[in-house]
Amino acid sequence: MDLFSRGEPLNLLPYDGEVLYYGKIIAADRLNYYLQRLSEDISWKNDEAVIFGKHIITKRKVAWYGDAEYAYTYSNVTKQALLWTADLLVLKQLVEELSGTRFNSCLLNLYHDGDEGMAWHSDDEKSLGKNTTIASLSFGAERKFAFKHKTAKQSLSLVLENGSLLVMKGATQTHWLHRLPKTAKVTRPRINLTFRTIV
Ligand SMILES: O=C(O)CCC(=O)C(=O)O
Ligand SMILES: [Fe+2]
Repeated sequence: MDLFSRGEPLNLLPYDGEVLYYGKIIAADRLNYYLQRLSEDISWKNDEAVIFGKHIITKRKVAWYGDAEYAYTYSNVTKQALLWTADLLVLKQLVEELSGTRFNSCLLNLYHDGDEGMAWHSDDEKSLGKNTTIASLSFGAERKFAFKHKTAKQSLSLVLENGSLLVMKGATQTHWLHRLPKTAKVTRPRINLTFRTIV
């Protein structure tokens, strides 16, 4: 079976959206370069949230880059984007070519080990618009990534490999939640870049 016959991987979701896993798109001899550069050059900050009126600071680190110094609000905290670094621009262009989508911003996550993850959510903020496309590029430790339908009893998961690209599009954020489960098995860091379009 030729999964790539149309130049695009098959949709992993059975309905209500599209999730395309492109596998490893970064050359093996560039993986350590990017992990190192992103670890050192990105302006990592502990994420902040206000949940039920409580101010929470996560162990996971985040950063937010874009075409302009956008203000971006999620989890009730407003963040300000920084301007693209040279490495981020190269990665953005590669991801744009493969996904056929233009992105103007990127949210980066640094998980130090499997003790850090991301809870069930959908990226359905108003600033992203409806049927938004999100391209997720992963470096470092392999981690499981899971989807759960909001109303139907359907779920699925996959492993996001070092240097791999996952694209979520169509109605995915309207109908599905996703998460990065914590795991005691992973002791190495992972960096994830989610390219987005602020409308
Ligand atoms: O780390 C990941 O793979 C996913 C991150 C994510 O879902 C998000 O930033 O919205
Ligand atoms: Fe997300």
